[in-house]
Amino acid sequence: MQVSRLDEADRNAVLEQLPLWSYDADAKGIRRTLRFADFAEAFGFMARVAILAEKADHHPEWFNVYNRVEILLTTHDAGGLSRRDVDLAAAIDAIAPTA
Ligand SMILES: C[C@H](O)[C@H](O)[C@H]1CNC2=NC(N)=NC(=O)C2=N1
Repeated sequence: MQVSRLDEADRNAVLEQLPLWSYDADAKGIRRTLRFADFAEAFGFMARVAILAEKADHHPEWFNVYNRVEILLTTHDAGGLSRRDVDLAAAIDAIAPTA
């Protein structure tokens, strides 16, 4: 699916709706770090995100150590942040435990 990169104005507008995510200019994407009670909780969350990602055909770059999950969302096909990242971020927020 063709998807375009958000320009700076759209990106700033979108980030206001995603206060738990921050823009990483070097990675050209948005990041969020989550902490859980333990590894089982963290990995269970990752499994739920994996199902969302497969359905959306849009996949996170992520890193897990024990109870910590670091997520980077960027759109490789667009060379930066796109609406697909924003949609996946919102879907992740919706299933994440409240901070
Ligand atoms: C062919 C397939 O649809 C594409 O490669 C999808 C898969 N998942 C993807 N995930 C991410 N994060 N960016 C993409 O550009 C992307 N493209």
